[in-house]
Amino acid sequence: MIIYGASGHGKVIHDILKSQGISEDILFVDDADKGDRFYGCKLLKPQQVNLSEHKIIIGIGNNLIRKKISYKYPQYALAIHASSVISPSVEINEGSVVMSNVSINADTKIGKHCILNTACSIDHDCVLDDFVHISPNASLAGNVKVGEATHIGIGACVIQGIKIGKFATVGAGSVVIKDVPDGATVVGSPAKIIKT
Ligand SMILES: CC(=O)SCCNC(=O)CCNC(=O)[C@H](O)C(C)(C)COP(=O)(O)OP(=O)(O)OC[C@H]1O[C@@H](n2cnc3c(N)ncnc32)[C@H](O)[C@@H]1OP(=O)(O)O
Repeated sequence: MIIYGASGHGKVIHDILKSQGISEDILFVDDADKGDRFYGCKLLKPQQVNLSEHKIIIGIGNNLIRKKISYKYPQYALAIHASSVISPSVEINEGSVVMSNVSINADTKIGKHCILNTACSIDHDCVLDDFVHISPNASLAGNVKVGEATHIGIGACVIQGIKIGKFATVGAGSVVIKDVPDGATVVGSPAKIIKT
């Protein structure tokens, strides 16, 4: 198993994989020169290992960089912390990471390479497109749609039925009560657009 990205996020993914009880060795890969060990594991450059032969999780928090790397390799694993509570009707696609104490309720769909960070709550019938990041303690009520590579900030709340576009950002602690257009940054309570 390979974690692509010798980063803080990569360390958390390492711990999640261990919580799943995986016995195989975990190897870190990073493009930057960061030595040959990371978080107690071997650290290599991408060209030093045949990445096509391994299952990978991309340990990079930036949604656009994660997207760019995801097209390079054929197979990705899932990392789902043992403490998360996930309805059996939930769909989670390859490369996604579900951290500790996350709840995901009925009929929600999670795209590829999403990050559901520590203790976030995703309620019923939500749809998260690929490369979305829901930060720690953020909450989505029922029937919320989140577009590709959007970032929901730490502790933000989104009320039921809201549509958030792609490549958007919801600021930390914001309360979203209206739809958010593609590419917009919204902050505050109620959340208002500060950038498009
Ligand atoms: C495990 C992990 O670490 S996961 C990572 C979790 N991290 C996050 O959730 C970070 C989320 N990021 C934010 O909230 C950021 O503040 C952003 C992306 C919304 C805005 O960042 P920037 O584009 O750099 O905006 P900037 O800091 O210049 O602020 C612009 C204005 O918005 C205000 N603002 C920024 N963020 C917020 C916020 N969350 N709530 C309310 N107001 C805010 C600023 O005070 C500023 O107001 P002013 O013009 O009146 O002074």
